[in-house]
Amino acid sequence: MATLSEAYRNTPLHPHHIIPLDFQSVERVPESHSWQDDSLPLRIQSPESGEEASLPIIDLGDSEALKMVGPACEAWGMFQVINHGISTTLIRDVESEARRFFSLPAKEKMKALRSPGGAAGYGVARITPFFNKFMWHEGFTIVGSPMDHAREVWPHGYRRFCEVMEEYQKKTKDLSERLLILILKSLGIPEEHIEWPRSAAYQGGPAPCTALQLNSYPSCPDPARAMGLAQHTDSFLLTVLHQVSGINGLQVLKEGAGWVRVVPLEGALVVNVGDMLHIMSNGLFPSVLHRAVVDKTSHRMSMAYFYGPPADYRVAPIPRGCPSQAPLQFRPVTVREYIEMKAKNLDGALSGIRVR
Ligand SMILES: C=C1C[C@]23C[C@@]1(O)CC[C@H]2[C@@]12CCC[C@@](C)(C(=O)O1)[C@H]2[C@@H]3C(=O)O
Ligand SMILES: O=C(O)CCC(=O)C(=O)O
Ligand SMILES: [Fe+2]
Repeated sequence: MATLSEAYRNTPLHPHHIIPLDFQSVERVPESHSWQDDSLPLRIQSPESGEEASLPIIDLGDSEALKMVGPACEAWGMFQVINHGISTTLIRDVESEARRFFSLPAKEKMKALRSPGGAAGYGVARITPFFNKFMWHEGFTIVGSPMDHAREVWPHGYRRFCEVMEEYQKKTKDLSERLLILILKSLGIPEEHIEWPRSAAYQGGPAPCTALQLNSYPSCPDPARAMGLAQHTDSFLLTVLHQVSGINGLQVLKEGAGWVRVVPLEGALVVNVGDMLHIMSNGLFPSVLHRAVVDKTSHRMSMAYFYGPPADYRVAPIPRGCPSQAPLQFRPVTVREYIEMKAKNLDGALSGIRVR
């Protein structure tokens, strides 16, 4: 049976030959990166101040958190969490190690280039082949330990990078499992019926699929013509995202409001619903389209942790035993099969498994 990384390899989604632009050496936005002629409305539609809708903020230390999570997932497919238990020091360390990597000359970063068929390493965003322009973005994907790539880059200085990234993944995995349990409870699934992710978290069950993606959006001479990360939904169950403070960039598409800015809130993490939670909630919690725009003077970074079920897990709408429950909208699909479908058809994967 194909492994998850083979599922990726057998798809057209392997732009390993496409290397990020050397952003440090360009003075203007090249034609290849100019989204000007594209039909996408690049700029935000919300007002600069005043009426702009804003993402729900959930305090995980508050006993009301459970009550707030369902409505936030339903209305936004995204929310911010505070009191999440991940220390500011660890987050600062992740930022500074990511900055240490992205500030290297292009030639040095290339030593960590994603290999053909590999999921991890330095490169352009995986969604790149679905758009006819390139993004103002470079990424470093970490699956487990980043040791092999980090050692190529810093033969004598890789340890700190690895320690920090591994520690952050551990803490974010625990947080993702806590969040998922909360979300499943909010769907009305009694705690004792939640076998997974509990079994994964506590009983050494099959490992969940996870990845940490370090995103870098260099400052851009003409941000109105460039796109940081084009609109997409995340594939797994949920994503926990940290955006460095003080620099706007993330936007979410909200029905009736257009693109809404997700202003970084000091100490908060952004959580977003991925396609697999969309399926499990039978469409009640939508995986939302989001994107990142770039800034003229600031180099922006974000760190996205993707959390999904084990590769062989069959993702399906969870019957909630409620007589008025809507008919099930999706057929079951394994994680591996879904990733394969999405890699071939970015926008059509969900509709591909829709049964009504
Ligand atoms: C685990 C993963 C989710 C991701 C594909 C990947 O293998 C590693 C990178 C992730 C990312 C980050 C940018 C947006 C995104 C859609 C992409 O192209 O690569 C996500 C992928 C995803 O959620 O499918
Ligand atoms: O940089 C951001 O704020 C968004 C990143 C993102 O959407 C992703 O990595 O999937
Ligand atoms: Fe995303």
